[in-house]
Amino acid sequence: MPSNDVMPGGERPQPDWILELTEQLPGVIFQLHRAPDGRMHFPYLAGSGTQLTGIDRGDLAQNALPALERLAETDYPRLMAAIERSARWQSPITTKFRLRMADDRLSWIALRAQPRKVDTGVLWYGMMIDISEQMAEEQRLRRLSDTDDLTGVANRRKLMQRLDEEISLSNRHALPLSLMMLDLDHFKSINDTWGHLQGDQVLRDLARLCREMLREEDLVARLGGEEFALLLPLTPEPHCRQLAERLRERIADHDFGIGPGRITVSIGIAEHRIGDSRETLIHRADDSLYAAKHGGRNQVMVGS
Ligand SMILES: Nc1nc2c(ncn2[C@@H]2O[C@H](COP(=O)(O)OP(=O)(O)OP(=O)(O)O)[C@@H](O)[C@H]2O)c(=O)[nH]1
Repeated sequence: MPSNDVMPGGERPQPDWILELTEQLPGVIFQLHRAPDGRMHFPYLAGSGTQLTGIDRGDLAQNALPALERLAETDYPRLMAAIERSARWQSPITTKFRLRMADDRLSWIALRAQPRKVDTGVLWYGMMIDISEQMAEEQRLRRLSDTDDLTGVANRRKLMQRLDEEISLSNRHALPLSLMMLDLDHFKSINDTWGHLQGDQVLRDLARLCREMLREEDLVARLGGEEFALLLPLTPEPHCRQLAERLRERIADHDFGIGPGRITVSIGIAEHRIGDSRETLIHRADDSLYAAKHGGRNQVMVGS
């Protein structure tokens, strides 16, 4: 085995030199073959990444199934569809998926492959690389950009994004969707009396109380200042109103560190009407909130 890191200029690489090179690559290079009956196998696999799955290369040279069975459940149909598209249109595959490794952890793998029609079916030439660290970092940044610094709940940006998604679902499938706007009453006097730091703590506690009372699929967002929005998918207005009443009472009874009964909220509710825009829904919930404030605060109002 040659010990040189690079081939001396002009010299033709020897097969065992290439073998060592490919085995040292921090990933996997491969050929994937698919027969007309759909059966797949890896005629060629190399790179240090091949050891991470713990699957014998000899087995994969016969049948790709042991590797495909390691795919995360939701990624399997997606990868199969990408392979199908690539075979049909002779276009490259560029995708990523999660694969269970020998130590049972799921790794994110990026895959690039170029198909070629051969007499026996389709043959892809490709490479795979572990991108778990990049994915974790991406997720961390996304979470940061979606989160309100002070309270840890979603921020306005995230709310707008979820509103678009939920409104689109509601329009398409006629599903109920409700929006609550919640605003602390006389918060200025809380800050003035107890100080801004205590005011911040009230906002954090309030966000926690809201989260505790909602389901996993609901969204709590801070819109800024002392105003919050609660988005409730699959919830018709009467249910939303009951929930809002319970939330209002819980907040009024809670001791935010300044004695119970000191903090109250006003809540405005609107249920999405099929065809309404995001702005219309927000506007209607805001109008209800305005009515709750002007009706004397510490109350829930529902939009017409
Ligand atoms: N502690 C704290 N206070 C904030 C924050 N953001 C906004 N506020 C304060 O919230 C108060 C909002 O005052 P207003 O808009 O007059 O409303 P309010 O006093 O709650 O009165 P109503 O809403 O009409 O019941 C202001 O004193 C702001 O300084 C924050 O992040 N932390």
